[in-house]
Amino acid sequence: MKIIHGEGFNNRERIAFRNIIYRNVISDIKVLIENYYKFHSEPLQKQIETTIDEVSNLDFNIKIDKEISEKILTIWKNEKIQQIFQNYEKFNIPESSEYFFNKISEIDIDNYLPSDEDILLCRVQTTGVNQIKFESKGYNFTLIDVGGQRNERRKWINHFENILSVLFVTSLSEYNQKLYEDESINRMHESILLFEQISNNQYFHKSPIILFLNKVDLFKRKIAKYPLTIAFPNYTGGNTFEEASQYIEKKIKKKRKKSKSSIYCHYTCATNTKNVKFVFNAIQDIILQQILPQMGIL
Ligand SMILES: Nc1nc2c(ncn2[C@@H]2O[C@H](COP(=O)(O)OP(=O)(O)OP(=O)(O)O)[C@@H](O)[C@H]2O)c(=O)[nH]1
Ligand SMILES: [Mg+2]
Repeated sequence: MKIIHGEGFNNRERIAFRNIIYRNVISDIKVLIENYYKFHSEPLQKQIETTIDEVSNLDFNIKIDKEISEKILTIWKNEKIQQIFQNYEKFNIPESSEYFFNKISEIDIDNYLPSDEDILLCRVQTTGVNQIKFESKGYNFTLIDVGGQRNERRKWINHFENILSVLFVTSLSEYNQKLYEDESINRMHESILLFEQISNNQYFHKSPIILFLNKVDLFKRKIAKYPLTIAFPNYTGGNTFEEASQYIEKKIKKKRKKSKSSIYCHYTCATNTKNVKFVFNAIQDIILQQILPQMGIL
């Protein structure tokens, strides 16, 4: 929202993101190492054992300089670590880690300032509730962003009153992933259940819901490799983007009981600013031309 409706990020904010990116990279390389040793008792490679020890002991809050980046890169390029990364879904390793490892030689320079793309791809879990106010087409909007993880959801209820529309963002590409909070639960099953609860909640009886099926880019790549039956054993359609995404869309939408207000669905790639701009314009049009008049507000 800051990129498409605000004044963008200033240098102070970019520096704050730089520290988050350092932390992300250090955490991701440690998770890769830990997962390697969970499944293998033999050393990764004798010559790099010292490097592994050093990286494993790195503090999360340090700056990544040339010396550290070279160590991280040696481990990242290791064939066995690459094999662990190929199964990143299994180990809850964020997909964006690859992007940062591959550009680590830009991150380790003294005056590195994250680009908009870096900021969009870095990971900051939402805790609490963030309100984002912006003005568009002559109207003032307030967007309330809540955290999706289980322990965050009890905070949502305080913000259910006076909501014009619910924006429900879910990932298409999570069908072969397990919850971070509970590794026995498929993420997509959890999201569908959550959609059922939210969309039928008494507070949103009359609220239209805008459903974002996000991470289209990752889903397109993934569906060619992993069949949708991983999440839905009864699925008999093809493993193409069109068929599989339509199936997921229908499966989610039908959870909202009939006679409730509409569901508007958008396929998105949240890291693509152009796509987000386009979708947000479409949503504002829906809100202004359909939702407000239906509610008797315009
Ligand atoms: N490739 C790709 N990555 C995405 C997309 N949308 C989000 N991400 C990445 O997914 C990660 C998590 O994104 P967030 O926006 O923090 O997710 P969230 O749903 O707000 O998570 P919580 O705050 O915990 O509820 C980040 O690293 C993002 O860059 C997308 O469409 N494509
Ligand atoms: Mg968030």
